[in-house]
Amino acid sequence: MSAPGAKPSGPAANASLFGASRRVAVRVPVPVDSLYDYAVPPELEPLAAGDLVRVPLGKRVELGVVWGEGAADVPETKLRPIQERVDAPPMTQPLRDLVDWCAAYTLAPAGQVLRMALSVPEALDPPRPRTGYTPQVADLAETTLRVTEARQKVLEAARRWPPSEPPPTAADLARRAGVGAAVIKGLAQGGALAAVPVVEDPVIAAPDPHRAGPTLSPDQAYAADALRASARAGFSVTLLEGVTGSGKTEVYFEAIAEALAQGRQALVLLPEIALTARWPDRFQQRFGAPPAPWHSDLPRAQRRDIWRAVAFGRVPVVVGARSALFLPFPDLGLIVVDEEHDSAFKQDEGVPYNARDMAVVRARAGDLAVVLASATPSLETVLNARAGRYEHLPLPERHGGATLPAPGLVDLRAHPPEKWDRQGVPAPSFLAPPLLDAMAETLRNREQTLLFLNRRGYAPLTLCRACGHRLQCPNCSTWLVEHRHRRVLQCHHCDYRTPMPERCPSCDTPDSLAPCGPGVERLAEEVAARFPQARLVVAASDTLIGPTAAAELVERIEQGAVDIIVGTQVMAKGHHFPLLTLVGVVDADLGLAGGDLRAAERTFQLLHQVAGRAGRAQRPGRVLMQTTDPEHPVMQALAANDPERFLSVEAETRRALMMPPFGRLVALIVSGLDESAVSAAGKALARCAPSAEDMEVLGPAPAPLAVLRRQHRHRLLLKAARTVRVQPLVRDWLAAAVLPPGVRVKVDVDPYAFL
Ligand SMILES: Nc1ncnc2c1ncn2[C@@H]1O[C@H](COP(=O)(O)OP(=O)(O)OP(=O)(O)O)[C@@H](O)[C@H]1O
Ligand SMILES: [Zn+2]
Repeated sequence: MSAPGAKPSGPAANASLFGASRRVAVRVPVPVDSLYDYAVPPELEPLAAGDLVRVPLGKRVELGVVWGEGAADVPETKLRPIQERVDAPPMTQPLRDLVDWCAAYTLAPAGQVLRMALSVPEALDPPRPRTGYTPQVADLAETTLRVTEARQKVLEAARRWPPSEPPPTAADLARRAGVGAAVIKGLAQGGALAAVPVVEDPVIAAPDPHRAGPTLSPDQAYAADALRASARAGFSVTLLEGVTGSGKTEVYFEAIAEALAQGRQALVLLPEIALTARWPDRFQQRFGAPPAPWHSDLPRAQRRDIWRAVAFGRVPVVVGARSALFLPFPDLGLIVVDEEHDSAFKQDEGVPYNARDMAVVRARAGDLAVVLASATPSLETVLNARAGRYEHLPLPERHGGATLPAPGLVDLRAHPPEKWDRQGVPAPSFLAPPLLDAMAETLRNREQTLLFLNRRGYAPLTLCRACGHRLQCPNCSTWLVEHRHRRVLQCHHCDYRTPMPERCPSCDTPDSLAPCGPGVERLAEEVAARFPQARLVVAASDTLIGPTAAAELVERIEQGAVDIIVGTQVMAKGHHFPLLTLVGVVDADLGLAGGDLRAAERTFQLLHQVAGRAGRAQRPGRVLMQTTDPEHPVMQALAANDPERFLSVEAETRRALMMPPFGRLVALIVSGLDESAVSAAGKALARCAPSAEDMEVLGPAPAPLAVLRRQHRHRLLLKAARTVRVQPLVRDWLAAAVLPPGVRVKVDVDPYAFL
């Protein structure tokens, strides 16, 4: 692969300075694996590895990163020159190592991974100057301007502006003087103020690592000391395993304080939805300043400011979603991955990487400590801890003597829900009598109930009572989900939306369409009918819109302004509501259906987390889980409150099947608009599949989600022993296959999604 005028080069040398060399290898953020050689013009010498440069690539100019010395196999005269060196701190060696490592592991082109590390290229441009105003006269009488009170106030404000601060903007002055912005313009035109360009980066408040934290319990103090020691010591991975409410956050805050005290930066990765919770507030309470946030919903301008501030070393602590791992910290000293088991750390689009695993890679490259925190750690992490590869710090008790409730199972076969009356029309119910009784009691005690149902919308399926027709997405092989409060049917995969039809689209019968099964909206309807006096809220990702909606709701719940919360997984994690004493899981079996590799593990983790929201303060909590299969090992482990037992059973099952973490999986997803081409491509891949004793290839078969956004999809799965290095095998496999045009193959190493 060769860009016009640039030559792919061999592996980069380790030398960090190559003043003597007139050529360097540059990585560019485009989806190729190769490095390209460029000539270094004399005025740019010497360049060092990590330097950010602009280079010609085809007809464009691209940002690039000097990766090493060039390969000496092209005459210097044929190389195109580097255009410019960008005036910004170089990309550090650990981040460059992460890019290479991530690309090699996921089989994504290294340039595509680099793009994640240069995600806001405009952040490298100097900040746009804004206009500030400085006073030119001591008194308005020195000008020809008419003297008004507003003008005098503004001039006064400008004269009193502290010289240590950058000159005020028109908005600053207007605010200070309590006048409209037009007054400032007038003063500038009349010569009383001078407009000056101000180039200045936004100021970021620094957290104070020396503020006192809470008094820790002996268990917490022991774990905190151990983490402080790790934060001083170089590469290590520690599993901080504490029951829900044990104070994991307070404990790892101590490790952050240690990293900050050493003048280094700290990064905390949270699953995206947990960012909406109170984490930043708690951090601010502990350290006196907020952390810098990083996630995909931030406005572009804020991302630009934060990226730039991180690169220039002005941000001590970032709390972010998985992509924060690729931020350009100059001297990262600690990474915390909170809720490390969460599958939100696995990215499925673009580069399919797992941020939890790549955090360990980043830490090794930078010789720093990683803390993996969870109440329900993943099987992978637990086995690493048991094998001694990771340190293990347990926190076995809830803080402040709060007890961990043991969930009760409500057998739906023995206690079927009774129909409720919807204005004279009997409607199906989703709440069994034992749960309803518990809710009534909780309400009488003026305590709160969380009803957990991990399904957005009103009903997951709509069907015609006359002909049985089911309303399906035109682009995907999925049912449309009714969202009654927005009056639409929606596809949760491609976001297709259509109004609810009045007649069945198939048989044209009017008023024949009926909802099937509950979503949170339908459940809330039943709750409102049964407990009309209760203050009820529905909390799902699509009912909490906007950056402050979730925080506002959390505050209302904390203040006791809500009695019953009907929520999806946005309510499952991280929250601490003192009055919440009852958690009802409406359909505990939901996540087990479909049964992929991690269905049992995910269900256990999620329901254990949800259960952990109950009884976190003085008042004891109660958890009821409705199930049709109380004997299921997951239900039994939940009822026994015994993650260890669950993981042991789960580990044995996986070991017997040679499934991860005892074996390796690589998924190949073949997709395209033409079904026969996709099917042919799947077969072509199967024909040249690698074969050996310690591996097998399953498929091709149509994917469970056989059509997604009009693309037909077939899947193959390579399953290999742990000892097999799968990446070179897959690379050769793909190179050998001849595929019809219009078909795409996506490689997913260590897949989490099997749809
Ligand atoms: N030593 C302490 N002193 C005072 N308050 C504490 C202490 N430890 C924990 N807490 C409080 O107890 C509550 C639970 O702690 P925290 O949220 O850190 O637990 P967690 O283990 O992270 O919980 P989860 O896994 O359920 O999210 C919080 O309100 C926290 O401020
Ligand atoms: Zn769709």
